[in-house]
Amino acid sequence: MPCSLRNKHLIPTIDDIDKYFGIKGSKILLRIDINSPIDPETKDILDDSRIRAHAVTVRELVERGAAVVAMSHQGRPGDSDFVSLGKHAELLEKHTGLPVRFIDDVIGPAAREAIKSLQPGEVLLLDNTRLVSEEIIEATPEKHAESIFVTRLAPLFNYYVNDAFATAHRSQPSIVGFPMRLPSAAGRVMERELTALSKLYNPEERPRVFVLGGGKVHDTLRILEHLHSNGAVDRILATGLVAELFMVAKGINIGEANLRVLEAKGLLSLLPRARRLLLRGLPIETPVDFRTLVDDHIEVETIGHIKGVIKDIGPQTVKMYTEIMKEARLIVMRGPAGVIEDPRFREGSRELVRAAIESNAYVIVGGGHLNSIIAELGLAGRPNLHISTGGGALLLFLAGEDLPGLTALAKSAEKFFSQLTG
Ligand SMILES: Nc1ncnc2c1ncn2[C@@H]1O[C@H](COP(=O)(O)OP(=O)(O)O)[C@@H](O)[C@H]1O
Ligand SMILES: O=C(OP(=O)(O)O)[C@H](O)COP(=O)(O)O
Repeated sequence: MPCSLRNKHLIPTIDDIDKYFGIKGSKILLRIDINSPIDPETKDILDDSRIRAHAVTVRELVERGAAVVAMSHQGRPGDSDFVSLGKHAELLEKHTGLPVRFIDDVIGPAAREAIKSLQPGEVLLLDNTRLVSEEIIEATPEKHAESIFVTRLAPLFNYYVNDAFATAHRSQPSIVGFPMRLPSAAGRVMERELTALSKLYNPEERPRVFVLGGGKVHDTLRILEHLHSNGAVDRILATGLVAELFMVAKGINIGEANLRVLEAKGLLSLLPRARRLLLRGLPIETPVDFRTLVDDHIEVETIGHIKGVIKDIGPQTVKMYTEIMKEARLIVMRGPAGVIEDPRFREGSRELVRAAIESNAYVIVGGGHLNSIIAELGLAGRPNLHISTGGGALLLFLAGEDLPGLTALAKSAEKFFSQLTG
């Protein structure tokens, strides 16, 4: 069954490729997103959850008789996490239980020879796609279909499968170029994401409550602008640094120490945008109390009396947010409520995650930090919970934005899957 993209476009799945063209004996180019946190000193992979997730798709394609060539980016050129994928290959081998050959090349003669000689049942991982300079350029699918990256590799394959939901918001050759040249489909991780997220477009799934915290305040503000102007959210429960910014924008005194934190992070310049959103009626709740650090002592301080440095939300806020979540049909969470790297400040995030999962709502959680809380609480298998591999892509999708990677798959379907699209 193809997955439906906002009831408008159909995106073929692996089953469709198998049914209409046949996978056995084919060669498949598989775009995954195994971009992982990397230790800046040792260059070790700190979290392999994305590798584990994509291993399922790799194994299934191999079991269906394909030769699988996987590719992914890792970091951005110039950053400390921009590394080669040798260690990723070892982990992919561990999680698939299959031998995975790695080649430190992407589109050169060595990579092309390795691809040509790959046999059905075998797996090859190419090196970091962002070693190819074209891969950091944002352009249309038609333009990227003419890139050297795509024109060199596409003729070596029968199909392209995109499993990289977490990169679907980038219009780069490895995401949007190949679908213009090859019959293409969504992989299992992508399919799972789209199926879960399509629930959001069910008009009955309201009220929708977004619990947004963490430290990526620039990103979150942009997402809030989309969410609000598209009418995609009924209530926002702010935590983390996002909450602190909106409290200042509302004129609430958060104390000198916390203003300094916002200033040091360059967040005070976002105040006019936050105020504009408030003026336009953004339905956002902010905390009423916090766990703070005052001279190395943990205190619970209520607003109007904050002297310490804010580290987590307080118990009254947890209570208030829990009551609101009880009314929700859909809850989306991203970013922790506090500085959860310190175990003394995990309580707020733990309580909110627990309350969301125990509510009557369907819960979608994105971003690494809250996922670590879910793992710690042993809640990962709950039937009303979807743990997304995406961060920015997830929130932009939920904000109603078209993601280039998905649009390219839908366009490809029109070109190559007339059986599905009519
Ligand atoms: N009140 C706060 N003050 C400072 N940092 C905070 C606060 N609340 C959360 N954070 C920080 O936010 C970071 C995680 O945010 P983010 O990267 O946006 O989440 P995710 O990785 O889940 O997408 C953590 O490092 C955490 O310490
Ligand atoms: O980790 C990713 O994004 P995320 O941090 O928003 O989840 C994706 O791999 C995209 O990476 P990019 O933001 O360098 O294009």
